[in-house]
Amino acid sequence: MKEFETLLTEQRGAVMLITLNRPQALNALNSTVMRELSEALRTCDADDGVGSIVLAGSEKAFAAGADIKEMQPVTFVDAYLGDFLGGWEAIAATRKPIVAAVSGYALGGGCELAMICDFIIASETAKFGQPEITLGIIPGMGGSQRLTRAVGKAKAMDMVLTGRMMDAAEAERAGLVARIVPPERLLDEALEAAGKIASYSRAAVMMAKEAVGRSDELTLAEGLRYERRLFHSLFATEDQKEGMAAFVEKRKAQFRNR
Ligand SMILES: CC(C)=CC(=O)SCCNC(=O)CCNC(=O)[C@H](O)C(C)(C)COP(=O)(O)OP(=O)(O)OC[C@H]1O[C@@H](n2cnc3c(N)ncnc32)[C@H](O)[C@@H]1OP(=O)(O)O
Repeated sequence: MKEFETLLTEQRGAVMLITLNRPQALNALNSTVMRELSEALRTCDADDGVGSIVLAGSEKAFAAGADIKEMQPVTFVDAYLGDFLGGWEAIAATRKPIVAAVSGYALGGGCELAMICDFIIASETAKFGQPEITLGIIPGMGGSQRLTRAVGKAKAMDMVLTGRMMDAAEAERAGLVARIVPPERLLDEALEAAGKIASYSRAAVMMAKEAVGRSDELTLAEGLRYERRLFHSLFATEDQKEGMAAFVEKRKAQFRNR
């Protein structure tokens, strides 16, 4: 992976660890972060040696939101013609699973970026919020939609309209966060989860991500049909034969991503 200005990347086995690295601005998400993260994730998708991704920030901030200093001079015409923040949807199109490791602030675009990931492992110190209303705007990277799907309308309205933060415990109870761990365990826990994902059949993992992801968009009947078609197709893989043979033979499966 090439060197980036705003990201650190490090491959750990089949897991790519991507760390947001703008400590002076609490990892505020500017256009360079968006461009570089998009490139890094595209590279991961194209690399057979990468099975999953961990996205982390710093101890104090996963990301404190879109970069307010960059946004301040933007006009409506700039925003509309340039599809301002539209690039984050390309990041959501990443096909390999992404685990967000969230410590400290995940606010505005930071919360939205964590929700673009497939699931969130949070440190006990994590704080989630959509404070855009305090700046005279609303969420623009998916917060009104993904947060509502994750925590329900009541809590999403509360957070989006008042700008209040949720701590890690509330976020876990509400369904925003998959697991909470002590701060010193955060990275190891996220890397272990991502390592386990990367050890499974690549096709099964990517189809699992795709199927769960579609549940936001499809009716139940459409989603069930979609899942069944993907499920059927996995019986064409060598990995399905290997996975089931290994179970019957009481040994560990050796998936070859075939
Ligand atoms: C996606 C869309 C559509 C919108 C958004 O995301 S809008 C942004 C939403 N986020 C926020 O409103 C949070 C803004 N930040 C804060 O409220 C505070 O920084 C804090 C509560 C997260 C932390 O406060 P603390 O006192 O501990 O730290 P600061 O001195 O305030 O920050 C340190 C340093 O980082 C700069 N910073 C922080 N957040 C941003 C940001 N979102 N954009 C640009 N810069 C940010 C902050 O200005 C300061 O730098 P300077 O000392 O150079 O001013």
